[in-house]
Amino acid sequence: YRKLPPGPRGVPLLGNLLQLSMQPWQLFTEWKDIYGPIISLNLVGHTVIVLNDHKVASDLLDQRSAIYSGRPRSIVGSEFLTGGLSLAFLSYGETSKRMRRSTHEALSKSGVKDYLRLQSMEAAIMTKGLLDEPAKFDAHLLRTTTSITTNIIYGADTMRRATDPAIKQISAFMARALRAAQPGAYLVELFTWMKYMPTWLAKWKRDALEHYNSDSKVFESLFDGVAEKIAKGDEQPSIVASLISQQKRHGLTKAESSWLAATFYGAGVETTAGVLVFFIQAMLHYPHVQERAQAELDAVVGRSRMPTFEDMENLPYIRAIAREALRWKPVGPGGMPHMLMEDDWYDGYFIPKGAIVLPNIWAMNRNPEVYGPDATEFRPERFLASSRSSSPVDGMSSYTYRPEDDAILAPAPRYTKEEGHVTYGYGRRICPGRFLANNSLFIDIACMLWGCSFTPLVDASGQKILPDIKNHTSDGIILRAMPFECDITPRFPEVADVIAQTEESF
Ligand code: HEM
Repeated sequence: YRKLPPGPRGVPLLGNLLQLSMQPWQLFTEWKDIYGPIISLNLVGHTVIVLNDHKVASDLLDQRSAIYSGRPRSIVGSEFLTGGLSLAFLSYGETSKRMRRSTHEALSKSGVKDYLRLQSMEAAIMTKGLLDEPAKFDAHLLRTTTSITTNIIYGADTMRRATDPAIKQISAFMARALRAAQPGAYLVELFTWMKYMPTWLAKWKRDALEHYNSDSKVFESLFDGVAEKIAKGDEQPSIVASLISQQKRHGLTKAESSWLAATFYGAGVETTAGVLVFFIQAMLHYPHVQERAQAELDAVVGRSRMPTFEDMENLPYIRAIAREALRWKPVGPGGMPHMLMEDDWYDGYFIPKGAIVLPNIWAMNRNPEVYGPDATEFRPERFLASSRSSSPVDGMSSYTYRPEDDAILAPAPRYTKEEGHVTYGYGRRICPGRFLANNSLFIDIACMLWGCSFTPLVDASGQKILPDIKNHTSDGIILRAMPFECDITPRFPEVADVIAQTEESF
């Protein structure tokens, strides 16, 4: 008897489709209390399995990764818009394997060391930008992650300005692809015969194919730019340079390599910037965290220079803040969908081949059984091995840095790999950019806290105006903070001079 995991009743034909909202992970988290750690849904005849628990998600998506690493078919997103060339949307197979192999080399833990200097430089420029134009902090965060990602992918100087038309093109590509990835965005995903409609009748198909052609041109010309530099012998370290040097070994075609590079860009920019926005929200709501971090920075780095990657080992609290920001507000709370490639059984339940499997990152990252009763609070101390489990209370200025307390990070909770959260996903589809992202988050957070005080604005009656951290916006995949304002001021008088010296040293 093939018993599917439990789940809510749906209606005939559409199943549970009408119950889903733009932020389905909230609903899935409520359903966890009713139906348990593994839930099945029916979306117009397709089985969707939601994993609400660390152990179940790890048992299936990590341990049985060989069969759980497909991606659901996405006709518009994968087949038309990206011509079957975007790794993030490709199902598990020969092309995705070749792409992952070269990705792994270009973005490995040791490979990303090539980019530390660039990341430090961008962090200094960003800190200056925040202090110069605090009202536009979100634009500065996005400019920084855009600039760093393009420079790392295509080599420094490729795109100097965030207004470069190629950047707009890649961002628009990613927005379209994300929109297309939302369940229900296009009818053709449910009624697949529509794929064969002639283009004169199906505007969606005509548009998607046109976008694919014009995007391909841009991505290939960026790629050619790097190839030309290599031919002239004046290339800088970049991911594309590394893809080109491995091209023969990995057997990627030019079209595949250039789309892979553009996918890195699309996957890396808004995610990293989004985490930094949530980090600033946390600093406004949890001023004692800011205070403790700044005490650590003063003790380890001092005020006469900016933090560097060499300080990383001695700044465990900063590293804990980066982890906590990723855990607290996972930018992809509903997880990227995996697809099961063979029939499977788990815990007495049957999971059919072709099922879409969604890890509910939101529920897992906030599970009180794993993170304690304060799982919804921003508390970086949860990642420290120190005996002092909490920072001074809001408003107290009595925190004194004690290196012996702050020395090391605690081992990550079980089933969270080495990260301490599951925000980077699972198994053979785990985010290959996580080492690069972790480095960016570390140096950006360290430099921001070193140079800036983040404080809430106050209203006419002297009340703090705190950002809304209960609600979010989302396009169905990426979680975004509600817009908010804040004050960003230099933490001490020498900040501007030290930043200027740092910039000069690059
Ligand atoms: C804080 C920043 C980031 C977060 C939270 C994040 C998160 C994720 C997640 C959840 C996935 C899907 C994993 C799964 O299917 O289980 C993913 C995939 C991916 N990420 Fe990231 N990512 C970040 C930054 C980056 C960066 C900087 C890059 C590249 C430079 C990158 C490149 C990719 C690629 C290429 C994929 C697709 C992998 C595949 O489908 O096999 N990401 N990311």
